[in-house]
Amino acid sequence: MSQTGIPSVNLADFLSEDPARKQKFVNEIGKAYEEIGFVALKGHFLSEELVENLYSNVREFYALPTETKNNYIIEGIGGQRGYTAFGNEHAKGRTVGDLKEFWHFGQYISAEDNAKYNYPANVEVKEVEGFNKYGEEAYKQLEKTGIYVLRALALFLELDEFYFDNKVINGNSILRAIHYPPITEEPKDAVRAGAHGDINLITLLMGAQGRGLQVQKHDGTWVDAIAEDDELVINVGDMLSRHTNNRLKSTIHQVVNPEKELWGTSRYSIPFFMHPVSDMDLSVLENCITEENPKQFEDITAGDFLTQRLREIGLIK
Ligand SMILES: O=C(O)CCC(=O)C(=O)O
Ligand SMILES: [Fe+2]
Repeated sequence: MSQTGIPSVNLADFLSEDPARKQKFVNEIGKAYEEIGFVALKGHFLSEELVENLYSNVREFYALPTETKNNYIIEGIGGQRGYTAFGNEHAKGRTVGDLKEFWHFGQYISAEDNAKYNYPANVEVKEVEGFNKYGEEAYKQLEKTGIYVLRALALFLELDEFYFDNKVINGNSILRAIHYPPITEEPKDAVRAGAHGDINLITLLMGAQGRGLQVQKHDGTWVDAIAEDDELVINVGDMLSRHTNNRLKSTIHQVVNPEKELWGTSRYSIPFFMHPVSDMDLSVLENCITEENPKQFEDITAGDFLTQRLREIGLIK
């Protein structure tokens, strides 16, 4: 166990040459995802230095004047790249906007490859020197970490180990740098992030060290998810839950407002939403349908599912 109610696993076990250690990782993460849908993971590919460098650049970006940040709003792409201003996104089923602003880094892909995928270009911040470079590097290291996690899950699901590889390589993943600014007036109904499930296959969160993130258990109670310095918090998103007929659980989570004495402090967090290519078929896997668990979800592609959800959270009008 990590510091909180979230099980801890170590990717070094999966990467080791010892088949028993590898299998131990597969069993541990599989069991955690069948139960709580979250793990804290050590042994990933992000160095402490990279995490610190990205966070300091992200803090510098959010300290820029609002007019400067607003120059990086890209209309017409549902906030998929660049800056999204405070209060624009709300959790599915809510109308009140979350108390956050965020930046999206997207897939880094050659122009040649992109002819096939047609992703919007990444947006370059001019005012903060290391912002683009560290964003790109973190994106790649998180993607690499996620590929191994999905290999372990493929084995757990008794699929080919590399089942997810060609679905997530060149996938539509997003690295989101979030700033929850200081709270200056009574927030009434608004929270930093309303209760939600993530849209994507898996989410890798770097820097969930401070309090704020909470995960809902089956009995409805909330537990704090606080990682140790060298841990990523990794959870199942709705796409993977659908594909596995809810055998792997996309667990509802939220970011609560701090107590009043701490209203003056910001929260920063950087989740990596690992998405497949948009033509991935998310139809329920045959081997996840049983008599006790009949097929629960309609067939849909990842691209159509994403569009539907971006509408529901207010990013596509
Ligand atoms: O700020 C956090 O720690 C988590 C944010 C989150 O859950 C999300 O953006 O989906
Ligand atoms: Fe989330």
